[in-house]
Amino acid sequence: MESKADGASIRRSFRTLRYVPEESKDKVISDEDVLGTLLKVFQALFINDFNKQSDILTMLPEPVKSKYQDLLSVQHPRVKLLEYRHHQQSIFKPEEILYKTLGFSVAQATSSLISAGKGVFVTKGLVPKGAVVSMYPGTVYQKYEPIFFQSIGNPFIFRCLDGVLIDGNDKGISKVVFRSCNGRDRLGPLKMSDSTWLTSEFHNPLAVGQYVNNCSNDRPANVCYQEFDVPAVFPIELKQYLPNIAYSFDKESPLRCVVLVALRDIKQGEELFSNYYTIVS
Ligand SMILES: C[S@@+](CC[C@H](N)C(=O)[O-])C[C@H]1O[C@@H](n2cnc3c(N)ncnc32)[C@H](O)[C@@H]1O
Repeated sequence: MESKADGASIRRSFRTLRYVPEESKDKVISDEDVLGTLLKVFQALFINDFNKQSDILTMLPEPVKSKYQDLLSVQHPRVKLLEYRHHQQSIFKPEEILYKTLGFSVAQATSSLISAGKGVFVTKGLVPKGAVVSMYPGTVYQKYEPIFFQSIGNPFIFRCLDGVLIDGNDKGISKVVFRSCNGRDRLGPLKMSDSTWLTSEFHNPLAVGQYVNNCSNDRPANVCYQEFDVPAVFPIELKQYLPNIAYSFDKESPLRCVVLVALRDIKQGEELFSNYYTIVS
């Protein structure tokens, strides 16, 4: 169950910090549903990228290559993977892939709120209640890791229930730190996360959640945050679309991600609003 924090705490600051009791564990949708959505979108993006770069295939490790060979042979029985690009002429933009897989697309644009800067809108289609509508990108810091300089004047720090922090700022030192961690964690040709949310050429069209504005009395929240730890079974070749990366490399711990889930059906043209101070109990 959710309730809004008192008005005083909302007025205190607009920083993305949620005051929630430590014992709160509620999730609006199951982890399986979050995983299912991410796999569906990322797999579609991956296949679309085949069409853009045929050489990506030759660079992939053998088990990954044969897995997609099988997948594409099922969809296109007479087409071998290396020939797939020539048979499948259509190349889509990431937002079109999102629309084709989930039935909606989202994007940043000037907020409908005066002086609130940018916001996030449903640009096409309908977001059904309970759908994963975007992701909160950024560097993931454990409680004990240094974030002092990155946090100065930074309204994009998201606090998870267990004190883990996600820095979703796409500028300045935050951007440098994310890029540096991204370079560090590459596995040969395979990237372990997506840094394109730091540019205007997004590879993952869901990675705009840090631009969602705070709700108010006349703009009630239509999305909420939900934490998601990426499971060990997550396909290695799809990690390149994850817009989060751990500040310290640790291959034992799961990567923390945060998704935004629709609290009601959201129509085309509507702006997304979350509650920065959600209390889940
Ligand atoms: C996490 S950022 C959201 C993206 C921001 N609108 C931007 O363009 O960078 C949080 C900042 O957005 C602005 N903001 C968010 N919700 C707002 C609201 N309801 N009214 C006015 N400004 C808001 C505040 O400046 C806040 O510090």
